[in-house]
Amino acid sequence: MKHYDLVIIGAGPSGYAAAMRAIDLKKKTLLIEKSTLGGAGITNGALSSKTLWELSRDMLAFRKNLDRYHLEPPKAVWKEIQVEVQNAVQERVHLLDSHLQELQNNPKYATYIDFIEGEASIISEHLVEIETLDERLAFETDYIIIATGSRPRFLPNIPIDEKYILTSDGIEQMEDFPESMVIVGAGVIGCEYATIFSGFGQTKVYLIDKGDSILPFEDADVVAVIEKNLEAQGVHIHRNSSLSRMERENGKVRYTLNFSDGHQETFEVDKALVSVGRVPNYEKIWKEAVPIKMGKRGVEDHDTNTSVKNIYAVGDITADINLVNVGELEGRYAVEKIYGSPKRKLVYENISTIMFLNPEVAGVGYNEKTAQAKGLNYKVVTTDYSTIARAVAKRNTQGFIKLLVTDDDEMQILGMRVVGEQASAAIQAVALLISMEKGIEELAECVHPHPSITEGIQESVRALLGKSILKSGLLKDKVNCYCYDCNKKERVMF
Ligand SMILES: Cc1cc2nc3c(=O)[nH]c(=O)nc-3n(C[C@H](O)[C@H](O)[C@H](O)COP(=O)(O)OP(=O)(O)OC[C@H]3O[C@@H](n4cnc5c(N)ncnc54)[C@H](O)[C@@H]3O)c2cc1C
Ligand SMILES: NC(=O)c1ccc[n+]([C@@H]2O[C@H](COP(=O)([O-])OP(=O)(O)OC[C@H]3O[C@@H](n4cnc5c(N)ncnc54)[C@H](O)[C@@H]3O)[C@@H](O)[C@H]2O)c1
Repeated sequence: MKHYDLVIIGAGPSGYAAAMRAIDLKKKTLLIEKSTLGGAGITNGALSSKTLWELSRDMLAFRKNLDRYHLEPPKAVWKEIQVEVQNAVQERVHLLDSHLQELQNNPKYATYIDFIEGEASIISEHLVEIETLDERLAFETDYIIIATGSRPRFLPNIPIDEKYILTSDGIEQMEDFPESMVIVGAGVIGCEYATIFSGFGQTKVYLIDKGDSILPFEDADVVAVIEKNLEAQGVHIHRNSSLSRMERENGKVRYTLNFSDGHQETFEVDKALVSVGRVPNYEKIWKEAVPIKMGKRGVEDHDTNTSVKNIYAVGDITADINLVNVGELEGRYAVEKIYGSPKRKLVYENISTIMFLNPEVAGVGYNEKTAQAKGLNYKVVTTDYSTIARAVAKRNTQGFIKLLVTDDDEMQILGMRVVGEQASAAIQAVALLISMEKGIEELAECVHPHPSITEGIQESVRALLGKSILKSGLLKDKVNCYCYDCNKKERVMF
């Protein structure tokens, strides 16, 4: 029986990254994928939804520009949008596919990588079986990395058929823009699709929110901007509502909501999207004899180690953050851990994220909610986009920068949120400083290009240090600094 150093199950972002790191270390590696290379990082996930978001954003901007010149906007055609999304997906899958083939044909790498299309399962600690289209294969291995990802969570009694009642796995296969759509779950996926469909301007979107605000993990000031824009685009948010029934009836979707004030109402729409979180793909991956422990939200791992010594788990299958960059980080880390000791610890504090909303929201580290939950005292500066020359030039000053630092002389950076145009471009310098456990002096003194959004970050830092150009608290809601005392639960402006 053929023997490998390492078998990796799943070629999404985490599995693929792990395989590439194993090649660097000259380990004989087998990568197995049962469906499409790139997993949810490409198909029905990150890349496809971001392509939709970009197209929707272009359409929104186009409509606004035409409006400026009193011209009638054209209608977006779903089939054309769909083709563009498929092109993006195929380009990316093709890139990975060609890359794998090149590796397998190149004498420098060929010894170290094999790729098999098929469904893998772990029979015992050192034995993996694969069912391909026409045969069943078995391989021995020293180590295994499970990178089988996640899938949409279903709700009991909601009959998802991926035609009328959809998840993110079915939404891109729709035949046309629906005239109306309800989205169940106002988290990241729900809010991104609400932004996308309201941006195209052909779908009346309803968003079901269990609580009194969407994106329940974000600070209220961030949420306020996003909610305002969604509503301005015609999105109706059903606040404090719980879904009691949803069913398909005469080609429509009928749903009934119970509101927290006691009343109940029934609505009818063309389509529904259920986006209430994801569940790990763990069923059938290992046999009962393999004692891998599962937690409520995924494989219980300790820095990528599972409860079985030679088996590791990375990416969405584990119970932490579900993101492409986190999956890749864990995949690479697991390989380095198996074959030595990684140079850096696996830390999640400096993970940067972007939520593709209107406007985009970039984040890294703590926000006020998470800092308060941790019992931290902190200082905050908020700087409005209207103080940033680049935003003024763009004629879009909606948004702000919010930076949190420790409430001591060092002012170590705890986290940042940027809501507004080019937010994503502004976040990385701060992510680096967090990972280096640095204070804010470095940012204050580094010269930023002009006009740029990052100048706003520099001014924010300078405000905390008491040396900004626009002084804190003088212009209402422009630049404000405050301390938060977790014991007293109070803010003090400075
Ligand atoms: C709509 C949507 C939008 C998203 N947007 C973003 C975003 O903007 N930014 C971001 O960072 N993240 C985003 N994410 C999250 C991101 O896609 C995931 O966190 C990431 O893809 C997880 O990578 P993974 O490799 O762990 O799992 P996956 O990408 O799920 O890949 C797992 C792979 O394993 C394969 N597999 C499963 N079982 C087996 C088996 N038995 N044998 C062989 N192969 C198997 C699957 O076919 C799949 O290809 C988004 C997700 C969704 C659904
Ligand atoms: N831009 C990005 O980085 C990006 C984009 C999309 C997805 N993702 C990843 O994918 C993951 C999954 O996204 P998601 O939006 O499905 O999950 P989520 O955890 O972000 O949001 C789920 C939402 O559904 C709500 N909910 C749960 N049960 C409900 C019910 N019965 N009725 C109504 N609402 C209910 C929750 O309160 C929550 O707001 C995210 O955690 C994220 O890591 C990231």
